[in-house]
Parts: sequence; C-alpha cells; structure tokens
Amino acid sequence: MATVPSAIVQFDSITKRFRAERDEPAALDDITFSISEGEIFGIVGESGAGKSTLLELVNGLTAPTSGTVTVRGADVARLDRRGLRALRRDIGVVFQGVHLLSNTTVRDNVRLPLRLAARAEGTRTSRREQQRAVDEILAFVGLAHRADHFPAQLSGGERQRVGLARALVSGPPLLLCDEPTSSLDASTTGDVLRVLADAREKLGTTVIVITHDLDVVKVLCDRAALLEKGRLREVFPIARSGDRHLPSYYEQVKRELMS
Ligand SMILES: Nc1ncnc2c1ncn2[C@@H]1O[C@H](COP(=O)(O)OP(=O)(O)OP(=O)(O)O)[C@@H](O)[C@H]1O
Repeated sequence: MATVPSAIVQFDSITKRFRAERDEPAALDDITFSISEGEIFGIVGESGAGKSTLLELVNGLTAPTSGTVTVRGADVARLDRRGLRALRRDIGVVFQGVHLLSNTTVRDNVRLPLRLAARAEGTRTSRREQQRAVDEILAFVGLAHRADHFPAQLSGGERQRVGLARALVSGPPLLLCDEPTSSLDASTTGDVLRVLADAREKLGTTVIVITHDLDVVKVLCDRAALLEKGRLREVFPIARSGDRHLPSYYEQVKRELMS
C-alpha cells in the first residue's frame, strides 16, 4: 500500500502473535490503517482487544509478527538502536496512573527527560535552557504554581498533568496516551483533555489515545478505531457537534442511573 503523504503513523497488514501456536488467536490480526499528522485519534475496544499492543508497535516496544509499522516515514522494524532512540525521543508517552519520582519536585520530574536526553546524546543543554522549557510547559498544563511541590502534595488530576508536561517538554510531534483519564473524575478529566486538545492546537502534536470512555472520544477525537479481538472493526470519524463539552459528574450519574 502506498504511504499516505500526511500519515504520521501507518499500520500495514499488521499481525502480532505472542505465541507461535497457529490455533492461538492473534493479539492483532491483519490491521491496516493510518493516522494523519495533527489528528487526535482514539483507539477503543474491550479489554484484551489489542489496544496497548497496537500502541507499543508505534515506539518499537513490540515488534509485529508480520506487516509494517511506519512512523514519520521510517519502517520501525528497520531502525537500528540509534534510529530507535531518535524515534522514541520524538514520541511522548503517558500512561494511566503516571509514575513520578516521589522525592523530587514537580519541576525536576518534568526536567528529567531533558537531562537524560542531553546525557544520552552527549549534548550540553544548559540548565537554564532546560529550566525555561520546564517553566513553559508547566505553564502550558496550568501547573506553574505547583513547580516546587512534591507529587504527594498534588491531586490525581494534577499528577496526570505533570505526566503530560513531562511527556511534552521536549516538544515531541507525537504523543501516545494509554488510558490517561481512567482514574480521574469528570472535572479533572476535563483538565487533562484540555491539555491534550491544546497540545494539538498550539504545539501541533499528533495525539493517539486509548480509552474506555466514549465521552472522551466524543469530545476529544477526530477519528477512532474500534478493535475487536485483535481485528480492526471500523475507523469512525467522530461527529462534530457544536457542543463538545464533557458531561459533568452529575450528568453522568443522572444519565447512568435514571435511564
Ligand atoms: N507480553 C505479552 N505476552 C503474551 N500475551 C500478551 C502480551 N501482551 C498482550 N498479550 C495478549 O494480547 C492480547 C491483547 O492485549 P492488549 O494488552 O493489547 O489488549 P488491550 O485492548 O490493551 O486490553 P486492556 O484494555 O485490558 O488493557 C491479549 O490477549 C493479551 O493477553
């Protein structure tokens, strides 16, 4: 299949088997679709459908059994160690229940990837430059006032936004999010979604987000892929209504309990 010019990620006939036995169902079975630059793309499906495996293919944490994953024009399987390192530098990652260093301030948690990258590349980004990038991204996620706090002093939603700041601080063109809001309530979920929408609008980041929450897909995503037992069921464009607000906790309770 020809590469779509604006595709930032392309899956071509991807099959992934974790075990060699042919009668074991594949974790991913002949998946083909692409994600365009600047999209916010959702991946939905029941537990075990293959969502996390699909995401792990993008940064080369998992290799496909067959098929090709192309990220920013590069076939991930053909990258050498250096190429893979460069690819991973271009990809921010946020998981559910973000892990922050507990005895380190918010500022230093967010600065960590810059320090590690500078060390790995042997470059000398000055502490002041790093600090400026950290201050900018903390302001971007609305947590400038928390810079000198420790993770234990933050709410769950704030910790998740620190995780987002840490993932975005080096300006990656692509952000992968695995269930970024699953442990949050409606109002803190809204804060996290605003950061993701802003990352696309203001930083031009392409965002791929796995979520069980269809409300999140509805307010945030342009398109979403539904996986079913390792197969791609359909890629949906998300209907854009004028009103893209996330239901409040009260509205969710009312909808679930009264209908
Ligand atoms: N490292 C692994 N070794 C063996 N099997 C695995 C491995 N990782 C995933 N699988 C299997 O692959 C299938 C897809 O798993 P995956 O974690 O991608 O699903 P998921 O849709 O992300 O599920 P969840 O929503 O529960 O996180 C499952 O059957 C799972 O057991």
